[in-house]
Amino acid sequence: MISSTPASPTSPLRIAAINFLNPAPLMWDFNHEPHKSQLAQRYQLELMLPSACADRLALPIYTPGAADIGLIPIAALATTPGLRVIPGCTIASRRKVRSILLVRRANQLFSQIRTVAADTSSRSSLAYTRILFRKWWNPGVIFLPSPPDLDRMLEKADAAILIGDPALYALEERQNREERTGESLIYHDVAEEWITHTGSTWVAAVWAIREESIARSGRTIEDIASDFTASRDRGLANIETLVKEWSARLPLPAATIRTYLTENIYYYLDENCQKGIQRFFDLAVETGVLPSYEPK
Ligand SMILES: C=C(O[C@@H]1C=C(C(=O)O)C=C[C@H]1O)C(=O)O
Repeated sequence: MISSTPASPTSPLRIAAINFLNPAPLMWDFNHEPHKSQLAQRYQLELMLPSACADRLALPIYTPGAADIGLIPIAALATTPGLRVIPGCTIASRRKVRSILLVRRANQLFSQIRTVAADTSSRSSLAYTRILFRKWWNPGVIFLPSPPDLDRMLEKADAAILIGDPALYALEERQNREERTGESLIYHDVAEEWITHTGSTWVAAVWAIREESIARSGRTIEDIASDFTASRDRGLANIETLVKEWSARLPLPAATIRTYLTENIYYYLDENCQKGIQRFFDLAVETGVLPSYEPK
C-alpha cells in the first residue's frame, strides 16, 4: 500500500529502498545513530521490494507514493526517463551472488523447459535470465509472473526464478526439500551463469535520482552521493553488527549472512560494474529484452 505523503518542493527527498538483506550495509547510516537523525532531516525512507522501488520512481513526482531516489533494478533505467545514477554504490556480484536462483528439475534439459515462473519482485534478474535463455539456453521459453514460493512455482511451471531473501531460504532448505519431495533440483546461481557466459560483472541495482529532485534539493549529485557512500563505508566497517542484527531477523545461519555480505554481494560501483551495466544493456537490446539505454 502507498503510505508516504506527497512531497512539496521543500520537503525531504523520499527514498524507496529494498527490504532484503543484501542492501543492509548501504543502509547503515539510515538505521544507526548518530547519522540516522541527521539523515532524517534530508531524507524520508521507505522500504519495499525492488520492483516497487522502480515503480515509485516512475510515478509523477508530486503524487502520493512517488519517490525521488530509489535503489532500483538497473533494468528500470531503460524504461524510466529522467533518472541519473548516483555514483558510488551498487548491488553487484563478481562471482556468485547466492540470492538470484534459477531452479530447474535435474531430469529436464534446458532445451526441454517450456515455462519459467518468475518472482514478480524482480526486474533485473528477470531480464538477466531472459537474456541467458534467449541467447544461450532456449529462446522459446515463456515467463509466468509468480509470487516467490518454490513449491507453487514448480507446480505451475518447469523452472523458477527466486531473488533476495526467499532465494537465500530456498538454498538453505535445499536438502530438506529434496527429502520431503523426492524431487532432484538444480539451483543455478544467475550471477555466476552470467559471468561465465559474458565475462562481465553482474550488476543488479544502483541508487538513482530524478533530475528534478536534484534541482529541488539545492545540492549537487556528488554531494548527495557522499551521503550514500559514507553510509556504505560505515556499513562495511560494521559487518559483525549487521550479522548479529540480521541473524535475529532472518532464519539463516550467521555464517551465511556474513559470507553473503562480504563475499557474494559487491557494493562499489567501479569501472568493471560500469562495463557490466553496458554489457547487460547491449545484450538486452540484442535479444529484444529491453529498449536501449544511454547513461546520463
Ligand atoms: C542480489 C539481489 O539483487 C536485487 C535484485 C534485483 C532484481 O532482480 O530486480 C533488484 C535489486 C537488488 O537488490 C537480490 O535481491 O538477491
